[in-house]
Amino acid sequence: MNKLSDILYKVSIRQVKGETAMSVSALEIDSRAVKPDSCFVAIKGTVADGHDYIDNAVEKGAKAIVCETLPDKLFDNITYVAVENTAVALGTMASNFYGNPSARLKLVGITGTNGKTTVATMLYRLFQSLGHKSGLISTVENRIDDKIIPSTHTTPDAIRLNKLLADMVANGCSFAFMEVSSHALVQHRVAGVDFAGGVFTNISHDHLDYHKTFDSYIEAKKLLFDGLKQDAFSLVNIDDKRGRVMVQNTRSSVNTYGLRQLADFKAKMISNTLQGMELQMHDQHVWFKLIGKFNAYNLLAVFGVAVLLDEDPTEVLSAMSELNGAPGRFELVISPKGITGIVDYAHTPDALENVLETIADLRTGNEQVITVVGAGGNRDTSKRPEMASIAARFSDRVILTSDNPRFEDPMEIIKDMEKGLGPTQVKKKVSLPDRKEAIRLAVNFAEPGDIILIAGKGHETYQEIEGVKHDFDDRAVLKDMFELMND
Ligand SMILES: CC(=O)N[C@H]1[C@@H](OP(=O)(O)OP(=O)(O)OC[C@H]2O[C@@H](n3ccc(=O)[nH]c3=O)[C@H](O)[C@@H]2O)O[C@H](CO)[C@@H](O)[C@@H]1O[C@H](C)C(=O)N[C@@H](C)C(=O)N[C@H](CCC(=O)O)C(=O)O
Ligand SMILES: Nc1ncnc2c1ncn2[C@@H]1O[C@H](COP(=O)(O)OP(=O)(O)OP(=O)(O)O)[C@@H](O)[C@H]1O
Ligand SMILES: N[C@H](CCC[C@H](N)C(=O)O)C(=O)O
Ligand SMILES: [Mg+2]
Repeated sequence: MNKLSDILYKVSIRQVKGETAMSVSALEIDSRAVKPDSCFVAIKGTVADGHDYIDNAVEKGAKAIVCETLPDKLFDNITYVAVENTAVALGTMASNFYGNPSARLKLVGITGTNGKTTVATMLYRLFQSLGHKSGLISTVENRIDDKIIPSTHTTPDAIRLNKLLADMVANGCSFAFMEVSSHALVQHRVAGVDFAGGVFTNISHDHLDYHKTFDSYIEAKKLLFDGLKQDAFSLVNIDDKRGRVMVQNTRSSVNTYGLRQLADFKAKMISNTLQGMELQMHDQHVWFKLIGKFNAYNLLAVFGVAVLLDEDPTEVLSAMSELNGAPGRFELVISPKGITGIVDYAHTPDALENVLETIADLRTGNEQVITVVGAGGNRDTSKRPEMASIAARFSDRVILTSDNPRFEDPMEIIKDMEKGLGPTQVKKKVSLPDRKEAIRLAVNFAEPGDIILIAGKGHETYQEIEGVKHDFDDRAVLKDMFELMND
């Protein structure tokens, strides 16, 4: 139980009706999940308005309501608190409710279109390996020390976020690394969070269905840096055109990283192969297990953060050379016969092009590149022909298949993809909606030395068809097919 007046500490309040000295059992933003004696915070969302559910929350036992406008009908035994912006207030309230956990460990937030999961995951693993108990909040999974907590969002809402951080503190974590999505920034999911540092990886066109314009997407990412305190650090990729913009209005101490421009943390690519890469970093030559130039940026970001958190640079580099990338991001599955399988989460045209360009850089030219790719159902349809066209441009053979069809007909999605193929490209394409069969076919096509890219689902361990999530893991299926082929 927590006293409502304590939870409201530092919240700018416009009006109160009722008693704030009472205790509440929990905070909740979804009326359907309200438990007796809790405090319901009404949030204006993208689909619904929480204010329409205040009475439902009261019926389910809420004792306190935080809202932007008081309802017409007020119940006597309920406390109503009006604030300017409930989403912002929720951040402060959740932080108070859980004992300001973000201030009790060193929390680093990572934003950017690509690389958030990779950088956050590597930082978590690095700090664990350096002997610091750490936490992770990411698209793939959340972690409290070694314990895995399934993730539903890249960045959870303020209540779930502060609860996770509080559990980290309770378990003795002194560091935490989290992805901060642009959705989360706009929706104030990280309002009131005390970051020790913020990282900007890069920005490219994505999520415009939500942010509408590229400028407002940039503004969303910038919010992370605008909100940093004076004693925090920011670390931005200076090779990205928007790197400087991100830190234009920040009070934090600004640091940069890059391969091309003059930067505080810089690296030089010595060799770049399908087995890993060698970089010159901090005047040392270091071998890393990660693949692709974009990962040189991710590695630099990880190194920069560790140094800014006062770790010893040489010790950091030695630990980093042992690290693998994040699950399902350019994850290799090598067949006994020497076929290279790559499973990657690329599910946008941009990401797919990125991954295929990386493969094109690393291949010798004598092998075939076979790409298996689909597009998610009930999502942006304009990416479908583009993804097929990119796959065909960079591959010798393309197998169009299903991703998560959700509530759409898989064959219709594939037909949308096929529209992106020119007459010569069509010749290297096979359409096969059953993803398992598509992977089997790719393996049958492949000769030793060839490269198979399975794109779109990365770390996902399910395939969602008509609302049902069936077990499915690209990495496991590929391994099985490789083994079958070896018999
Ligand atoms: C578009 C979007 O971001 N939606 C998020 C948003 O929901 P919303 O604004 O649509 O909520 P709403 O349905 O309009 O409802 C408004 C309020 O009324 C409440 N309500 C609603 C109905 C009811 O009966 N009772 C009730 O109290 C809701 O609980 C909510 O508080 O706020 C919710 C609570 O924080 C999120 O769970 C939800 O994420 C949805 C599920 C989602 O799919 N989000 C994705 C797009 C997302 O957030 N992605 C990013 C980035 C991913 C990436 O980088 O690829 C992420 O951080 O995961
Ligand atoms: N620094 C980078 N620059 C460009 N592409 C990258 C970078 N890091 C990873 N990628 C590629 O982009 C995709 C997404 O990588 P990752 O999951 O690390 O990013 P993310 O920002 O967490 O993405 P999401 O918003 O989908 O969770 C992967 O397919 C990976 O191959
Ligand atoms: N955050 C993204 C992930 C897409 C992953 C892809 N496998 C798909 O299902 O489309 C979304 O939900 O749109
Ligand atoms: Mg992510």
